[in-house]
Amino acid sequence: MTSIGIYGSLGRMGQAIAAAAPGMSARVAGGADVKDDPLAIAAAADVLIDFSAPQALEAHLAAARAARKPIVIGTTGLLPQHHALIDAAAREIAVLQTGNTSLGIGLLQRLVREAAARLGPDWDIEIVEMHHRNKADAPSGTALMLGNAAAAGMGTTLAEAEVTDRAGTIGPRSSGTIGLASLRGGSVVGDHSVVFATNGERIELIHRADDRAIFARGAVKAALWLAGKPAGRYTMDQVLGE
Ligand SMILES: NC(=O)c1ccc[n+]([C@@H]2O[C@H](COP(=O)([O-])OP(=O)(O)OC[C@H]3O[C@@H](n4cnc5c(N)ncnc54)[C@H](O)[C@@H]3O)[C@@H](O)[C@H]2O)c1
Ligand SMILES: O=C(O)C1=N[C@H](C(=O)O)CCC1
Repeated sequence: MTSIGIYGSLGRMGQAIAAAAPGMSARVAGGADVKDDPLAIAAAADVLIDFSAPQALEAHLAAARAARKPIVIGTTGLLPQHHALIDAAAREIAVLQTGNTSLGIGLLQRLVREAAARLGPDWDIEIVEMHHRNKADAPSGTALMLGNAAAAGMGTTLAEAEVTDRAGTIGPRSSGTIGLASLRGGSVVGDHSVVFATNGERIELIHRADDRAIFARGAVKAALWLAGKPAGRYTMDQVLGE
């Protein structure tokens, strides 16, 4: 049975992963949180799952590399320097990084890309996300993934599509941009809406997460899939495609 080591083990997602693993034929070897040595669990587990904080990523990747263990990264709020660290690690070990491990968001990404490609430039694209009051980062990792999917459908990249943070925005909208708006409140597990609007009509594609178990099961599925894979950077789409 594959054994899993959890970084961020005391957090909401760390606990959800520990609860989900036994039902998926995975054994939890243990976890590490902010006060623990990341190397100990890296040595003990077959595969690692990180749902902690961006500032912890460097140490967790270093431990995974030192122990030569694959790692699934679900932590969001990552900056370009974090992606550079992931790319460097992926030359030595298998790494899968994603802002959302749920099945539903995997499908929504495909639908958004297809809609953006078919609808064309007369349709404005706005992405709205809402999460619980304790979420540290904005926009959510998922909103950025959905923005990337829309931009890919438009034949461009998210950076080139000129992302506009709608918070506090007033005045007319520029065409060709993708708007991102973030709401925070209560215990909302994770809602994402992608709105395609043109003159006289609009389409809304919506995903609502009611339970962190959906992310936890996806993370364990990704970890089981990644265990034994050669060095490289893998995607959730590859996991869900099989
Ligand atoms: N990819 C997904 O599907 C998905 C789903 C939910 C949450 N997330 C992301 O996962 C992360 C964790 O979310 P959460 O709701 O569990 O947050 P949380 O705050 O409940 O848990 C984070 C845990 O990480 C620990 N931590 C912080 N710094 C650390 C360090 N240096 N070393 C080890 N542990 C450290 C904290 O002490 C805490 O226990 C966030 O970035 C969140 O956005 C991703
Ligand atoms: O609770 C969180 O934090 C979540 N983070 C991910 C994101 O940033 O998209 C996924 C949804 C829940």
